Amino acid sequence: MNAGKVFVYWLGTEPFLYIADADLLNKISKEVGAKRWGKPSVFRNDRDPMFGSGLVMVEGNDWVRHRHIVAPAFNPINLKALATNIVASTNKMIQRWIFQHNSGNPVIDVERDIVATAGEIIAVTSLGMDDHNAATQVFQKLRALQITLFNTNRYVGVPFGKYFKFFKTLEAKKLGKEIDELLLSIIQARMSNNSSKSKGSQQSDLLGLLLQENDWQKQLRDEIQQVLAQHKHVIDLAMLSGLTKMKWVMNEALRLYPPSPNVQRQARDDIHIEGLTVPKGTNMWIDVVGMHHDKELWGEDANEFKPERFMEDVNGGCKHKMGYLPFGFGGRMCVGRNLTFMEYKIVLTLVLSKFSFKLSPSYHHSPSIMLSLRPTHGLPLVLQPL
Ligand code: HEM
Repeated sequence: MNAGKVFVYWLGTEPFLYIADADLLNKISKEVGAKRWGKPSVFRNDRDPMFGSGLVMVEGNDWVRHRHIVAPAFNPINLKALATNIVASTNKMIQRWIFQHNSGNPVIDVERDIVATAGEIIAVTSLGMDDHNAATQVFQKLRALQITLFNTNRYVGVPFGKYFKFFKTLEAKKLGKEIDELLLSIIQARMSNNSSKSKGSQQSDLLGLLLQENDWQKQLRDEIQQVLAQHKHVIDLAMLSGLTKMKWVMNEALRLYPPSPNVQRQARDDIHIEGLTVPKGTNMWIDVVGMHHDKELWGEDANEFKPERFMEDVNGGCKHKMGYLPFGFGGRMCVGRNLTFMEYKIVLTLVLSKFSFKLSPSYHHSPSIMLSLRPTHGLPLVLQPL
């Protein structure tokens, strides 16, 4: 069934405007400034254990204040300092993989390990933790919380729905509390005063899947060797910015499998566009996956992995600038996007320098949306040390 690119649907008693039309989104975005956007109240309770009242969920003047505090943490000077920590955590992961390979098990669940390492990186960089086990514990709980929240989603908007999912809600709240307690004990141990839960890094784990489809793995390895040699084998921001093909590959992976598969907003006032009114309170479900695979925007090869789309155009040749939104849009665009690219590049540089890989026969292709888009059964790869 094709319902079109714009339609209204209901979750219980809550109206949602589905949007996969880049032009309409552009018009709406011009009407509503970042400070005037709402985040759907209907998700607020469900997502509270995960996001609390951090930057992702706040609105109005609170959002302006939070954003001013958080954004500077992601400036190039801070990122430069973080690069060293990311290289160290990734090298530790690679040592574990080599150990596992040498113990006769060459199949690694890359999804699980990369998520744990991304967690460790955030734990080390934002909380000063240097204990892999503690970081893993926090991120295992965050993953459990993600699955629990996903399971409760089906009752969103249903009056008294929270009573139907009473035990799941309790479970989510309990997990949220445990994570807070774990973080608090670490923070207290370090005498730090930063107590906000940060959104976990959502590397496109499915990138590994794409890289073994063709000769891109080899092309990237050649580029890495060349750029590393030019930079005396030091991995820093200057070296990473030379990895041009890697940037195309990352952009293309984010297009085909956007880790944030949709963006959700709510109208805090009536929105008027060309004689039409989107009434105050309307929730908006912006379908990023839909737009990223739209043949009218990308051409007939929309579903193919073609990193060269990004060779000459940062929007990958998309016919509309609002058709490519892996990090959202407008003033509320993701603050972590530069950190994400840096992490991706460091992990790929180190992994591709040490290993070649192919998909394990045990891989079962089943990407699913659990808040973020993930390979449901992990991503087992067979590694071959170079
Ligand atoms: C592949 C990785 C990531 C993707 C695809 C992603 C995607 C997104 C998207 C789609 C939004 C919503 C934007 C909107 O409403 O228009 C967002 C917001 C946000 N992201 Fe990310 N993100 C990623 C990584 C990160 C990381 C690593 C951090 C921080 C460590 C982060 C922190 C945030 C924050 C704080 C917001 C809220 C910004 C605001 O409302 O002002 N993200 N992200």
